[in-house]
Amino acid sequence: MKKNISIIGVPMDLGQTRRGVDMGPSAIRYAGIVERLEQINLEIEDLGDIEIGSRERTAGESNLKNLKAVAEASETLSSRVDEVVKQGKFPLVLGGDHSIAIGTIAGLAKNYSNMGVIWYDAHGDLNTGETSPSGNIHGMPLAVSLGLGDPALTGIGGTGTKLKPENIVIIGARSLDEGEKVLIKEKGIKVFTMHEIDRMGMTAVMEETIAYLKDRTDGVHLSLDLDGLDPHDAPGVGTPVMGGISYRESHLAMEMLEEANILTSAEFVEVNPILDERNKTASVAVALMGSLFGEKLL
Ligand SMILES: NC(=[NH2+])NCCC[C@H](N)C(=O)O
Ligand SMILES: [Mn+2]
Ligand SMILES: [Mn+2]
Repeated sequence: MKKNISIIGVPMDLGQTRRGVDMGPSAIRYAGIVERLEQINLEIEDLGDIEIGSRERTAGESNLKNLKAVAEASETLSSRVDEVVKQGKFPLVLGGDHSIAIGTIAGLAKNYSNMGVIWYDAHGDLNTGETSPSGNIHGMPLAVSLGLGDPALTGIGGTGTKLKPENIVIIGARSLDEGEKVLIKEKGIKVFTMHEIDRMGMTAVMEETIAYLKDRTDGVHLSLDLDGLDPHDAPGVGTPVMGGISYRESHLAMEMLEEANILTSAEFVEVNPILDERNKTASVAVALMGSLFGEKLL
């Protein structure tokens, strides 16, 4: 893992309809992310937040909410991430709702032709305009990265698919829409649902994930949606689903990723301080990032 980290804040809330997730980057900074990572002997710079357009008051031509503003911000983020990677630094993107992964992955794809992605999430985020029950773009980023969905989104960072389905591992899934299930089967996407996590334990899940991605990819991105965790541990999220991954299992997962030294970028998304309890979810995010970057108790 590269030890030069650049933080990019993305105060985006347009990929869904609940307010407050645009304050996620502030909440994570307030919970002490920079200070925490400075303790672990890392070079860390905070590039601040990228600019996000305003909520679209009239519905556009498609059923995708705030499509234009999301597309514009994604393009900006894609360039910013690309610059950071080209400087030899590790991009750490703070959301914001999960629609920001469209821009993050598009920027990474300019540098990795065979990128792996670990999608740590209660959801698949594999909807398109046709299958989405909500029209919320935060339920679509993984499909977009596979080249599926509205061209205004799939064309971000240039045309062409950004990700191969066989290079994706979803961990923590427990809420999938019908169209997402079809896509997972059709594309052969590797998924560890909560069933497998319960059955195998997080240790085996991470061992398999790491072994699977290690040889086949030229870089691995972690896209961690805080709703992958159980709402008891991470209450400040817009689309909580019961029966999630625990705080402890998540720590273990982060430590195993750090040991394996396979990550080349990461993003932490869906922290919504308005829905949170005393900034608990932002603090959980910071603690997990500590483990991910090598924090040790002794
Ligand atoms: N990033 C998220 N929290 N996504 C939740 C998506 C929920 C649902 N599958 C939808 O498409 O609307
Ligand atoms: Mn989710
Ligand atoms: Mn998500």
